[in-house]
Amino acid sequence: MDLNVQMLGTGSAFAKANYNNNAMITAGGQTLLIDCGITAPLALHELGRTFNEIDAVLLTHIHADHIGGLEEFAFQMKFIYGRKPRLYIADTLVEQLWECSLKGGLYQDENPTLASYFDVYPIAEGTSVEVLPELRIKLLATAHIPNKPNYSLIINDHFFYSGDTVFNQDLLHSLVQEQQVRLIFHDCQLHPPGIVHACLSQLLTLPASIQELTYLMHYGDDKPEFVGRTGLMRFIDQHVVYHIDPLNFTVNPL
Ligand SMILES: O=c1ccn([C@@H]2O[C@@H]3COP(=O)(O)O[C@H]3[C@H]2O)c(=O)[nH]1
Ligand SMILES: [Zn+2]
Ligand SMILES: [Zn+2]
Repeated sequence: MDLNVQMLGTGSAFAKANYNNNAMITAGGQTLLIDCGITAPLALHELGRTFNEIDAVLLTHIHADHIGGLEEFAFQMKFIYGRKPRLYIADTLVEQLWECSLKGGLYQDENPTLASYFDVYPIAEGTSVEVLPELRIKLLATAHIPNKPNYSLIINDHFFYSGDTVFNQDLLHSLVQEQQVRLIFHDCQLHPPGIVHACLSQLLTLPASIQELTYLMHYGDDKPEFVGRTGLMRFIDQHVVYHIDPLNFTVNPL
């Protein structure tokens, strides 16, 4: 099974050198966006792609760098392309996404709801859902901001993709040692303290056996100064297409 990952952006929420940390995954001939932040429409455009090529979007949590591009996505799909993409979202986030974020822009005549723009698939935490052919994703609740639901992802059983999350050493150990995770994409704040994100100094305390599986994303603009200072962990670069080997989950630029 071919699984390719191309980050639309790898920047932190306020980064200006890189776009918002959103991923585009292709598998089984279809394309999924993981999160669709403010900069997603421009990033897609710069890659020569359109929203019409996106079959589905999955959200980790409600912050603008992860959902701020959804209004344009919804409007383009309805009024330009005339079809509904699939929206995979934790059941705990459905109402909040519509009532607190999207309704202001998307509400108009005919009393639209979230389902007027997307085929909505609410997901319960811990349930594995086939979001694309040959691509299963399980949501894992992870801590980001107190009282704010937030989810990290386990993709095809072996690939952990963090939603924004604080450092959780026990979780990372358990994923690798007990749950067969072989690849980790983790958000990384370059400077301490890591109050709502994992910061680099915390991630550097991980043993070599976990660091070598770990790629860093959601980083600040001074990332170039940190190249070579991340132990065995490597940075993921935006816009590069990475092929994920289906057997050993190694990552290679195409
Ligand atoms: O309690 C809070 C809430 C928010 N923030 C900042 O706002 C940003 C929102 O997007 P993000 O989750 O990628 O990163 C967050 C932080 O940079 C914070 O530092 N502390
Ligand atoms: Zn973020
Ligand atoms: Zn966030």
